[in-house]
Amino acid sequence: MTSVTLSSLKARKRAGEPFSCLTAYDASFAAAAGRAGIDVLLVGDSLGMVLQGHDSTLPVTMDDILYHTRCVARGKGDSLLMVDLPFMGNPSRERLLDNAAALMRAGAELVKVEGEGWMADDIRELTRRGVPVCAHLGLTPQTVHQLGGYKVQGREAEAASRILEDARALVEAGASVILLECVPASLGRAVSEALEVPVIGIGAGPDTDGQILVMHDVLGVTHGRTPRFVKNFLAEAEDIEGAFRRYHEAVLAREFPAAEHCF
Ligand SMILES: Nc1nc(=O)c2c([nH]1)NC[C@@H]1CN(c3ccc(C(=O)N[C@@H](CCC(=O)O)C(=O)O)cc3)CN21
Ligand SMILES: CC(C)C(=O)C(=O)O
Ligand SMILES: [Mg+2]
Repeated sequence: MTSVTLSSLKARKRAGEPFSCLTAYDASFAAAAGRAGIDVLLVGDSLGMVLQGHDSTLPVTMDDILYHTRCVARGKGDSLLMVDLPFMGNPSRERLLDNAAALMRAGAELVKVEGEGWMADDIRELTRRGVPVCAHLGLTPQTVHQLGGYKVQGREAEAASRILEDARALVEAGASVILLECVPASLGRAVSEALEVPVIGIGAGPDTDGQILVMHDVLGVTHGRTPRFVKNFLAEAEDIEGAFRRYHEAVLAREFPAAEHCF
């Protein structure tokens, strides 16, 4: 396998071939995911929940994310490395640029930011300075208290067209990738069809260009409530690397997500 890049993901989209993404937080799991063929690794701020035991991603700091990014960067093979900007990582333009620079120096190849259309200027500035950006729309866990829980977004026609318009505007501003979390499958499809850049989905239906899951969910070690969109792939594999491979193959074959994982 050769290195996964933004251009290879874009080519996969044009060819109609889906790609797989998985979170990783350390070198050994990142290496196993790479051997299993996973295309994109995310150092997610979900680490605040699955590693640290918080009930949201808000307590996660830049130092936490940088530590895990360095760990993953040392172990990863050919996968593309995406990293979350943590909650309030962009309180001003200057601090956003400093934080993005720190993530890139730690090994990030793509920085993911949560928000809505208002992020356009930030994304334009990051892109201009050589930081590729993934814009995370739909259910944005960093705003869970505003949203009133981890709920499906974009169910009403108006909310759905707002998400589609935000995605268009952020791509116009320079976003290289869009990630949609917890939206109806019809919206996942509409956004993917409307954009030339790759769209990654989690709980966004079967028609996004890529799929992502939290590693712990793929291995069936989620604590607390299990979201509808997750599947335990270890249950049908012999070992952890095998579970990652099953997940990767199910995404490429468009067998995952099935109807029961979608909204
Ligand atoms: N282990 C884990 N997996 C994740 O996917 C994940 C995290 N942690 N932490 C950060 C966020 C939080 N996420 C979540 C958590 C819960 C739901 C959830 O329970 N959603 C309901 C939607 C109900 C509705 O509005 O209809 C569901 O039934 O899936 C969704 C996303 C996704 N992310
Ligand atoms: C669930 C994914 C998309 C994420 O942002 C994370 O793991 O933090
Ligand atoms: Mg996240």
